[in-house]
Amino acid sequence: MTASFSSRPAGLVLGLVRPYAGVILACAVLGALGGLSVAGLLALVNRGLHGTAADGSGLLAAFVGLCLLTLVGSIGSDIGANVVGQRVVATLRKTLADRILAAPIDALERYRLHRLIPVLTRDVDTISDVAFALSTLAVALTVTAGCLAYLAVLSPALFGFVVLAVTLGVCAQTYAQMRGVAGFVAARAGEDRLQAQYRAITEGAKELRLHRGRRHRHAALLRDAIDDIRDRQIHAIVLFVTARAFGTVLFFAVVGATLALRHFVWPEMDAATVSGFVLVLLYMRGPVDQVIGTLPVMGRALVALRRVADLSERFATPEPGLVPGPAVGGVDSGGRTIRSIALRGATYAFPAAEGGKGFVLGPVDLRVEAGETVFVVGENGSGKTTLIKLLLALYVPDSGDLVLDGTAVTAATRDEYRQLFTTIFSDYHLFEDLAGPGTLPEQAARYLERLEIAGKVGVRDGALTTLDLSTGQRKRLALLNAWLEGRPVLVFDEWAADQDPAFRRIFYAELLPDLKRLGKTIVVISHDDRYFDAADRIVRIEAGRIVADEPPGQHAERPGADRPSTVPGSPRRHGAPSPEPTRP
Ligand SMILES: Nc1ncnc2c1ncn2[C@@H]1O[C@H](COP(=O)(O)OP(=O)(O)OP(=O)(O)O)[C@@H](O)[C@H]1O
Repeated sequence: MTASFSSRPAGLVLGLVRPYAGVILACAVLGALGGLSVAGLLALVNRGLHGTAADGSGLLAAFVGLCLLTLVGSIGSDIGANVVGQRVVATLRKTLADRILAAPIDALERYRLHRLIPVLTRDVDTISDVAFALSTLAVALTVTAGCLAYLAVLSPALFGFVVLAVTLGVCAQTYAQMRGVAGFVAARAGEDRLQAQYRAITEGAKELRLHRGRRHRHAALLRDAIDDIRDRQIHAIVLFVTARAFGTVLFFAVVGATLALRHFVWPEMDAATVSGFVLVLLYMRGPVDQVIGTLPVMGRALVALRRVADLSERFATPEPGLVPGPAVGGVDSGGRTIRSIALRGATYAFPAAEGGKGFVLGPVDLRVEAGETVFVVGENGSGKTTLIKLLLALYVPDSGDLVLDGTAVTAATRDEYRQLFTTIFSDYHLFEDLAGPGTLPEQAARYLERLEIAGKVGVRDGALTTLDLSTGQRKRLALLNAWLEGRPVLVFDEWAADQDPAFRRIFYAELLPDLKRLGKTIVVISHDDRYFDAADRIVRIEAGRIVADEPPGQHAERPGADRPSTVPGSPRRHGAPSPEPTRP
């Protein structure tokens, strides 16, 4: 079950617990029952201490009855609160996952992975900790309330005195809570910095080995982040611990003051009232201590809730038209045919980074006919991938249209349109599970052999047997999807960049023509000018604009266009490889 909830922390909590209002009410009633039963037990103990033997059997029956009620009340409210807590956390996890799955790609790209993962793991776990603490808190609160009620019945005068002390304690706790939470907020911001540094030292491990200066700088940044978190956490905990100790001392101060008042102010007060008062006060210390003990957990949870609320707000607007839930029949577009896809006057702008200039693609007009092989070429950062993302409907044009078979792709048809493509991005994620039927068609098996990975990986139960392959081998494996998915349009973003010269040749000179013969429409981002003649058309992009769209022969004649170099080691515009060997 997923929920729609408000993005503010209070609204978030309310939205999450609303479906469980009935259970929560039942927990509260059971908790109150348990609390009052404990207060009743304490009263009985006090009566037993001061009563006569004649009270014996009645007292025993009441004692057993109250023990049973305490048991039922505590267990019931405890289990109920835990169940609600765990369900709420599960709902939160599912809702966040759904929002991420439905978020526009550019919104996800902007949020950044090093910020996203800690929210999904750490912050949600922190909230989950509260789910466990919540039941303890609920029982402790109700027992405290029951004890206070008994104190009020026992002696209104002394109860007034206790209320004064409780008010003082609550003020101290509130102050600690406010300052402590501020410390937790700062510590949590430090954790984002720490996460970024962890990514730097793991993903950049090789580079850091090779650059001592940078390694030392990152080690220092990492230590600074760790020390900062440590100091802020310690500062916050010192506040909480001090407030907690203050609360404990306050109890004994109230007990001492009660005894003094009885001695000097109310000498007529009977011994049973005073001993009952002291007994309950001393008993109350346990549950009150539990309540105070959960405050730091609550403080951390509040900070985590703000983060989760922020994440949920950023991804609150799902992409319209995404088919929700598990796959339904008819969405996959294997076997479908197209006539053409086109961008008409399309533009897309990235917002400018701090202190930098934004990038604008377009307006671009590009039409790809069914069965064509189109190469998109251009210098680094010229906008090739952005153009492809527009063509794949991953980015929505700020202006202009994406058109399939003469009809504009709209929000309602976008998800379906995307199912026409099999794409291998330069930062391709290889999923272990296979798309399609889960068995390799004969032709794909032949290419596994041809690409020399047949002996390294197999397919079992619809999944690849291993992903422990080199970068180039993983990319080759990704090619399998071209056959398995059977979709009409294939897009390769610098697929061949990780391949050795022989496989590059296989890709351009054998694979692409084979796929073309199968009727596939193919778009390839490429810097391999040696193989430009494998294309029907070369589209050149410069600074976000299409500056040429022509057959490879004409392209080679253009001044400034990439031309195959025949001299090994001679300067080439895109660092294309030296002449390549062919494999038998
Ligand atoms: N997520 C982003 N946020 C902001 N700007 C971006 C983002 N992604 C790309 N850009 C900018 O858009 C421009 C085009 O990027 P794009 O990835 O399309 O280039 P490219 O031609 O594919 O480059 P390369 O050959 O290096 O892969 C770049 O100059 C980059 O600064």
